[in-house]
Amino acid sequence: MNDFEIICHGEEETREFAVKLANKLASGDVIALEGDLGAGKTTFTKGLASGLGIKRNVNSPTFTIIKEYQGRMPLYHMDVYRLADEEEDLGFDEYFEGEGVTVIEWAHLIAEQLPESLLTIFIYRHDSDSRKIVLKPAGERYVKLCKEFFK
Ligand SMILES: Nc1ncnc2c1ncn2[C@@H]1O[C@H](COP(=O)(O)OP(=O)(O)OP(=O)(O)O)[C@@H](O)[C@H]1O
Repeated sequence: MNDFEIICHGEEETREFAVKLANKLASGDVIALEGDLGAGKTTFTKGLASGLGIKRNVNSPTFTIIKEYQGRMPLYHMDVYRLADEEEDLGFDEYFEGEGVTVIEWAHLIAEQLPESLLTIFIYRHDSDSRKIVLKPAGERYVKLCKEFFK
């Protein structure tokens, strides 16, 4: 009931949707990004980065775990898919509580380290060129953001 969804036809629509969402984001926002391999998580993050005024090319941080970009505010792009057990505490709190927007791909893998209030975005393959994007807000800030964004 609290979910919001949209179908994006083609990579460009997904990017444009993310650009528009980025315009609503504020420093301190945390986005958990979920979806299978090739669903479009990186594509979506590229759109967010562009909407945050980041000019650099954004690639998947699979091997580095965290990449930082500077736009109208910092973007911390994390991919925790390959996070080894012994590396599990990388001090994520500092990112979640600091300035900038944090996007975490495969966020459920560090579920116990995530803040209570965050926006989870699921990307599902609808068919070869379209994706269903489901936004699941947790906390007042994100419920309000989604309601305003989808009205
Ligand atoms: N509507 C769409 N939205 C996003 N990507 C799409 C769409 N239609 C087709 N695609 C294609 O799906 C692929 C998505 O790849 P992307 O690297 O963004 O996925 P990912 O979820 O980050 O994968 P991985 O977990 O392997 O890094 C791209 O090749 C893109 O062109």
